[in-house]
Amino acid sequence: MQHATFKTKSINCRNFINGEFIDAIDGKVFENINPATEEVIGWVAEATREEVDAAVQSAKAALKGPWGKFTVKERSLLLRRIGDLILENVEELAALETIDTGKPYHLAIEMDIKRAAHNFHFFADYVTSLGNESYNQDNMALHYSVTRPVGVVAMINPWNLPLLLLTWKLAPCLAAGSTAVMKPAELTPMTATRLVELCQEAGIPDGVVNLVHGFGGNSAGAFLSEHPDVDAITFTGETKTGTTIMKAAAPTLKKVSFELGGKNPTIIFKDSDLDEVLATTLKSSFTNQGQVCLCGSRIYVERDIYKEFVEKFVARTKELKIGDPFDATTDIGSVVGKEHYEKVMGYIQIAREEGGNILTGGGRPATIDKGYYIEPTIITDLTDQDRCVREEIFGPVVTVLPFDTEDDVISRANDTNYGLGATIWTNDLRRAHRVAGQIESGIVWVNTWYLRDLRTPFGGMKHSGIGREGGAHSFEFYCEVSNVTIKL
Ligand SMILES: NC(=O)c1ccc[n+]([C@@H]2O[C@H](COP(=O)([O-])OP(=O)(O)OC[C@H]3O[C@@H](n4cnc5c(N)ncnc54)[C@H](O)[C@@H]3O)[C@@H](O)[C@H]2O)c1
Ligand SMILES: O=C/C=C/C=C(\O)C(=O)O
Repeated sequence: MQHATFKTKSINCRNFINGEFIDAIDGKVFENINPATEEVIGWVAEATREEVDAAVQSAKAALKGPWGKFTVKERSLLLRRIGDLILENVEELAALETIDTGKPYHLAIEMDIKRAAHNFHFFADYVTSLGNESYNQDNMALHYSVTRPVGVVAMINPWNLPLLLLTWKLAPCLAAGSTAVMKPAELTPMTATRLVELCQEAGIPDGVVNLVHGFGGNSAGAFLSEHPDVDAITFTGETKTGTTIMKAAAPTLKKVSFELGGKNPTIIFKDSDLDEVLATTLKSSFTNQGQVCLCGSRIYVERDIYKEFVEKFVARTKELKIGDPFDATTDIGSVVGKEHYEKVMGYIQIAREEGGNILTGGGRPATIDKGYYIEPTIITDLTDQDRCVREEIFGPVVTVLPFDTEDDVISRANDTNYGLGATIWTNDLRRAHRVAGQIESGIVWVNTWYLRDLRTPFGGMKHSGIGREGGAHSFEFYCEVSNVTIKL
């Protein structure tokens, strides 16, 4: 596999402002670490407040430059080219993503990088299909809508699906004619850095896409959130971070799009196909080491099949291979870093203290002494009030609980401040529709998991988010709409 040439590749990450990479001011850099080996792989320039301001001013100026005169067709062609360039560099980008995150390389290829290209290709097509509303009011007046770019968009991104989620924001932003200042998570700077090079190669005008590295509070994240010339903020990350960003953005009344945390229920009725359930539930529990906001970490199983499910689920989980992310047979890589490793291990200890029964996993693999690896862990015998059933752990840790009735499980599934995703397993068509309509989540899958159509509304309710991404929903955020009325 090509990745052998990229396996040891790493890139020092600089800020990209107004079409050029700039060196760190006063040598203000921080280390980038490979979580699977604990090795320092390079440095990252931390943007100063002045550099964040320069990036925002560049993005603002670009709106009035050549970019502001691009037609929809020209923007569409540019997006398609960027998507093509991502595919042409898929192995290098996947290697960088693997080195930054510890996820298996084959997962980075299929889940992260190919999807990043699809994000650009999808919006390259979708933007050309957009029309405008118009109404003839009793032959007295003609109304029609006019859209314009929302302006300068700050993109503050998480570390779990770095390029997937960054391009999920950047592609529609550019399709809409807006401009961007991107801030990747401090733990995963490399693919964002490589992306701006590809944008340059595709011919994007200077200032349209800018990149500032750094942290949250008192760093690039906060500087962007409070900047008066940022018109909109799209943020994906923890719920508590979302509230901080919202407070910072409030004084200048910025438009916000938030994709936040989740504690997603997987509900398994006894009439479901158990083999199909097990195959998919392994994925919805442990994909990307459980570091996917949509992972179903609360598994409710109808009591009649609870024992059989648990036995088979544990057996299959024990077969998952933990190890070198670049090994093609690896199922579970390392989690993203030391701090997150300690957070997840802390929750496993809490589960023990809450009286949980750890049926498999529960620690680091005995055979691996380097890297932030955690065994896929299944916990039973907890109650709905226990912290490991209520709080987002965001690691390879799931709790399994029995339920007796449909009303009981719906009530328990909804008993949370989160409302992001849910998966329901049943072959009863009426029950599938009935239960799906009562689950308080923005995304409900029936007999599947993480099956995505980018035209659909994507996002969470309650403390899992504000707004939706996908298809026309993305343009509602990255555009402003005016209604023009002509008296006839
Ligand atoms: N709903 C979704 O679609 C979705 C997708 C992926 C991840 N997530 C959530 O993200 C979390 C994991 O990602 P994470 O640990 O990177 O989240 P995080 O909130 O710690 O950080 C996300 C980003 O916010 C920045 N940030 C942190 N504090 C900030 C502040 N005060 N002001 C401005 N920016 C700040 C960080 O530097 C990073 O770039 C989990 O809760 C997961 O559920 C949600
Ligand atoms: O970790 C969260 C995953 C988010 C996925 C998407 O936003 C998507 O598939 O569009």
